[in-house]
Amino acid sequence: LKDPSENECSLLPHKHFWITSKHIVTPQGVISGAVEINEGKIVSIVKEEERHGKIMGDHVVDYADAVVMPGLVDIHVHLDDPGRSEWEGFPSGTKAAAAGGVTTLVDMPLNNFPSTTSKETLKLKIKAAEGRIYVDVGFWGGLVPENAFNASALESLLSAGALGLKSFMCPSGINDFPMTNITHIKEGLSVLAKYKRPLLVHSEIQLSSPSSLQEGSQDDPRSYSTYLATRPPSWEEAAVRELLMVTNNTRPGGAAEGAHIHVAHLSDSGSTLELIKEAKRSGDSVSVETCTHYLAFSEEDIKDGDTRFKCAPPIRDKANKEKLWDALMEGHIDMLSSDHSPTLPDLKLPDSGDFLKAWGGISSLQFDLSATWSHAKKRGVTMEQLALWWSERPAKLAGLELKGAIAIGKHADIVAWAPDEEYDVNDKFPVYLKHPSISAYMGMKLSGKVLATFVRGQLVYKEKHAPAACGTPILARVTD
Ligand SMILES: NC(=O)NC(NC(N)=O)C(=O)[O-]
Ligand SMILES: [Zn+2]
Ligand SMILES: [Zn+2]
Repeated sequence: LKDPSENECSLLPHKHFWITSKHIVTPQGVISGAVEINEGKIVSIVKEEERHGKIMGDHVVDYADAVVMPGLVDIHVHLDDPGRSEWEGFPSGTKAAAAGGVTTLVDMPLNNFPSTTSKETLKLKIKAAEGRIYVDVGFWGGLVPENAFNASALESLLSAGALGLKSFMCPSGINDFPMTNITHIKEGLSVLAKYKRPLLVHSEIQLSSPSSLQEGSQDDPRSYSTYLATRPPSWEEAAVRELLMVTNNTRPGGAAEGAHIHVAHLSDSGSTLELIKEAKRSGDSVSVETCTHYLAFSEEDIKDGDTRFKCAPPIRDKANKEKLWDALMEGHIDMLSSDHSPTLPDLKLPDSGDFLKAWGGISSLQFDLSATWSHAKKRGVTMEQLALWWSERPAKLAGLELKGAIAIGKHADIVAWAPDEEYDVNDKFPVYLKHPSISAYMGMKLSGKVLATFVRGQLVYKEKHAPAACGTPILARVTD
């Protein structure tokens, strides 16, 4: 299983050390000072004015003007390992994550083979990850028609450590991961309620077969707008409307109290978002994520045949993008994720550039932080907001109590980065993803350079080097 190029993780020479910076992002605000780390955990946080003499003689890593922030927790990543590791794989994907400031990712249950829909297939995942990951990796299990009515199978999957479940309300693009209907979802929720873990839902329902997909259509398949017309916002709206008929059970005293629904990768900032806002107001246990690509790109930017940008739900127009930003800033969208879903470059059909036939999924994992920041900085986004969207809230959704913040007692999962440094993503820039050419950010200039990444106090990335595969599989613990 091992990549010959991989380095074993050996603990840092210093089990006890300090990280200092003028901009340390904590839940109480940005401070100038020092973070004390011992055996992988944060043991104290000291403000500059209080620290004189305190850390003398100890090992200190000083990041001066650079920002020291909690590592990103990317809860929506497809690493396709085992079974389709030629698409991405644990070593390449997690090395790219480390280089991008991501310290924990949660792997989706599909695109790998077999899909992660049982205790046995989760074990295969864990085995494939062990010793080969640069950052910590948790796993979502799959809710599919085959296991939805089998409560004991779902319980085994959750007891074996799946952090929650994921299901699709439309075809997933992968044969062994069929879509669920609302009855399956309801069954899944009743099991999840016992474990107090979330259900993540790809919320699109196929309403009709668009004209461009029909025999004899004259629409140009190389044009992005042809693809966009095949997945209108009404597909997202219909799915969320149906979902919300069962989420009212999650209210206090409801049949599925303790369960939680998370709407994956929202693209429609119109009526779908309004439905989610209304459900939150009425007390449903619902959250929603959007992805960097919906905030970075719009329909108008996508060139004919550039299928790197094909994903589902699709990237919509500029006005939609602006409204997504507003919803994020106003707190209606809870968090961000990459939905990194790469494939073999050939399956993106670079020769024909056919948007209707190419693989749907965007490759972006290494650029979570820089891509977000490149667009966020002109909107006055603060470091605290970035930490909330990319670390604190996703960690909470996944039940990762030791992750998501620079706070005493948490894992020392930390990214040091330079917000003002720009860089070009090109052939000369080290992209660790298995297929750099299909990355959505290839050829672009980004702001915000990652200088170093620590996972549980161990250095997993530093200036063009990914020194060691120090990640561990993270499994949910059964609490009662
Ligand atoms: N099979 C997939 O990876 N699908 C993914 N594809 C996208 N987003 O285009 C997804 O999460 O829906
Ligand atoms: Zn999806
Ligand atoms: Zn996905």
